[in-house]
Amino acid sequence: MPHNHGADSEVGTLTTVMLHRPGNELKRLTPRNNDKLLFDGIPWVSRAQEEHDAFADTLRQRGVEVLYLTDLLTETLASEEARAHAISSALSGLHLGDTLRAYLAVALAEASPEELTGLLTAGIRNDEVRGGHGLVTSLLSPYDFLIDPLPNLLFTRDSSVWVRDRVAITSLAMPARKRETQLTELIYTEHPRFAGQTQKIHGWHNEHVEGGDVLLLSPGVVAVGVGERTTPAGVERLARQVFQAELAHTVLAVPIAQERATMHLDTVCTMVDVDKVVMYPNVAHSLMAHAVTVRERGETDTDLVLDVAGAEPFLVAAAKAMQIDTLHQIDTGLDPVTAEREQWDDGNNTLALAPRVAVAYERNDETNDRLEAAGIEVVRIAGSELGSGRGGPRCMSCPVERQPLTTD
Ligand SMILES: NC(=O)NCCC[C@H](N)C(=O)O
Repeated sequence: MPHNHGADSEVGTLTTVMLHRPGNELKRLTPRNNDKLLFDGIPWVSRAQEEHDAFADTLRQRGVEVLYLTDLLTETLASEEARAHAISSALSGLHLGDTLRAYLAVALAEASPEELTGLLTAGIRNDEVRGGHGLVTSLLSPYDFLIDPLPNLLFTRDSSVWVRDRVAITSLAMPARKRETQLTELIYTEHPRFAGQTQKIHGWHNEHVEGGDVLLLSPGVVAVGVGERTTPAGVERLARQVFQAELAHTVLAVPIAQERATMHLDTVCTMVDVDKVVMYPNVAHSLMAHAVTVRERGETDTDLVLDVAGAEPFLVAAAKAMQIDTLHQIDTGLDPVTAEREQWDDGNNTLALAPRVAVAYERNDETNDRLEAAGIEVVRIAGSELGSGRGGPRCMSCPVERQPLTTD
C-alpha cells in the first residue's frame, strides 16, 4: 500500500514516527569518551531502554505507527547492494589502513543483516577483532574504535527531516554524529518502504544542517536555527533546496547561541498548537529571525536569487510569514533559574501528537504545569536516563508522516 509520507507542520496529527531504541552503542560510553560522544553522563542502559519503550508505547496508544531505525536498517541490509554500500562507507575512515580495512570488509560481508546493524550502530573496538593484525592494530590501543559507536542515533530528529513530501538527509556538524546520516540515507534510498517513492533534498555532503534546528511552523514556512550545529551556509543551502522544490515560500533563519545548552532551535522552542509555541523564557525576547524568500527563480537551486530581510523579533517574523495575527508564546512565567534548569532538561523540547497535545519529560514540573494551564494536554514520559544525551521527546523522534494542515 502506498504511504503518504511527509509533514507540513509541527502539529498535524502524528501518524508515523521513526525512533531508535537505545542499544549496545550506549554501553560504549565511558567517562573518558562521553564528552566526545556528546553525552553528559553514563546512562544506565536497561533503564534508558525501559523509558524508551514506555515512550514508544505511549505513542502507539495514541495511534502512532512506530518505526525503529534498526529494524529499517536490518531490512535494508538484506540487499547485497545496500550491504556493500554500508560496509564501504563505514570503512572509509583514514584511521584504518589497508590491511585492517580489507580484513574488516570481509568480516562485515559475512555478518547477517542483524549482526551488521549491530556492528554499524555499536561500532567495533580494536580488541574485538580476531584477524587483520598488522601495523595499525598493534599501534592502536585495544580500546580504540575501528568503527565508532553511534550513541546519538537515539536522537532521530537530527539525521533526517521531512519537509512536505520530501526528506532532507541532514549533514551533521559534530564528528561523533557524522556517520548517522550514512545510515538514514541508505534507509531512505534502499528500504522497500521508501525506495523509488521518496524524493530527497539536501545530503550529508552538503553544508551543515541538523534536523533539531528545523521547525515546520506552518505549511510553507520553515524556521531554521543557526548556531552550534546548523551553519549560515547550511540554512542558505536548505532554503535554496526547499524553494527550488516549492516546499516553502519563506525560510526564517534564526540565530541561536553557539552553546551546548542551545545546540538546536528545538532546545529553546517547539510548537504545541497551530499558533502557539513553548519557548525558553530567557531567550524569548531576544530571539530574532531573518525572513528569506525568493526574488528570482532559476534552473537549479544554485541559480535562485534570494531576498534576505533584516532581523526582526522571531515571533513577529514568524507570524508575518505564517499570515496569522500572532504566534503566541505560552507564558511559562518561570523565574530565570527554574527556566534555565528546565531548559537544560529539555522542558521546551516537546513532541506534538496533534494540535494542543504534546509529549514532554515529566521532570519539568513547572513548564508542564504552565502548558496545562494554557490548555495543552501534556503527555508526560520518564526520561531520567534518556535525558543524559541532552535531548527530549522532539529530539528522539523523526515524524515520517503527519496529517496535513494544508486544506487545499
Ligand atoms: N534536536 C536535539 O536537540 N537533539 C539532541 C541531540 C543531543 C546529542 N547528544 C547531540 O549533542 O547532538
